[in-house]
Amino acid sequence: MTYAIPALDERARSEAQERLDGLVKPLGALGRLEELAAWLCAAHGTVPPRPLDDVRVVVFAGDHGVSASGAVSAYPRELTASMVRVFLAGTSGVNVLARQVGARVRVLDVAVDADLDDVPEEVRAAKIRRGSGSIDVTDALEPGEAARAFAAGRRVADDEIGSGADLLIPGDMGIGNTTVASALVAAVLGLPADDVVGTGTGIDQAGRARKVAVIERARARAGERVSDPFELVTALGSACTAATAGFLVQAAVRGVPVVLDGVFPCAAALVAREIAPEAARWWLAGHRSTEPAQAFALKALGLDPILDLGLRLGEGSGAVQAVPVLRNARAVLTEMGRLADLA
Ligand SMILES: Cc1cc2ncn([C@H]3O[C@H](COP(=O)(O)O)[C@@H](O)[C@H]3O)c2cc1C
Ligand SMILES: O=C(O)c1cccnc1
Repeated sequence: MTYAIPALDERARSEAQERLDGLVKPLGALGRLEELAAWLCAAHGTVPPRPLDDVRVVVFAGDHGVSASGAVSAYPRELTASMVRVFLAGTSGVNVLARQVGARVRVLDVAVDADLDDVPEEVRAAKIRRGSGSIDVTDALEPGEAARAFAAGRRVADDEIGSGADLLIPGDMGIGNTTVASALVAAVLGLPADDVVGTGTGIDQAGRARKVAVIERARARAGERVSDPFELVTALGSACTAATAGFLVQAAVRGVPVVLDGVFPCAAALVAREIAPEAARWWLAGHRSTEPAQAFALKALGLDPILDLGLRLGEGSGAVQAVPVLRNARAVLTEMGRLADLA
């Protein structure tokens, strides 16, 4: 399957750069804001770019088999299901931060290991399964599930864009998911597990060593299958990985910018790029997380994070905080005066 991904408009990018060069400031003095303003023009194909009024965060929630032992996370597996209710109540970290920038948050139960009968049907509509297999001992997914989850993620992007979203942010919720994200980054980039693994929710050094061992066993088990992205997700990923990757690819197909968040969406982005290499042109990096795997993923994607706040939460919490910076980039390009007009 190939995906028709629009190119960015390089003429709009250079027109934007010319305009930036003529604003009432020393050449290049707005640094990264200038690059972001020109990027937005290239993405929108117009100078100035359109406002970013309708920003949507979609939190993909699911459990990962590796968390069942309680050995790879500082927190219990049951928190994934509890957090779905917190997102719905509007009191999670990302809910609070999203409100600050007027972004909406939608949570989806893709693979939570519970029957969330009390939550609205639309939250469960994309459910693939309860939990994913523990990658050190078995495949994460059954055959066909990665493709189904990927298609579900694409539909979610279509829904959001169809109802007016002009910027998308993938969020994640799943105890144990930093182990899975690290496994994917290590496999795609051919790096030793010990280089990419971090401390996630705050696990100690013995816990970190267990994460490394889980990933080494998982990779030995998966062998050469990792060279095919759907096989990779089936063996080492999860339903949330596939759904997030589908969401990222479809945003690109529709020509809608995405701001990536922490380690899990960045690992999914690496997988998505294996599926649709041109999709990456539609993605920006919102922030640098403390997880080494995220830094490796961003480097491989050629992305420089907008913010570096030492965050290690996930949920989309770093990416939403980059939204005001993007709006500022647009504002200076749109509203500043021109040197040529000085009296
Ligand atoms: C209350 C709570 C809220 C969260 N929100 C995001 N995460 C983040 O932490 C988890 C990944 O870290 P690890 O691999 O160490 O389990 C994911 O759920 C991620 O979304 C949370 C974790 C907790 C405990
Ligand atoms: O950087 C992240 O995205 C992250 C780090 C720790 C736990 N959850 C997410």
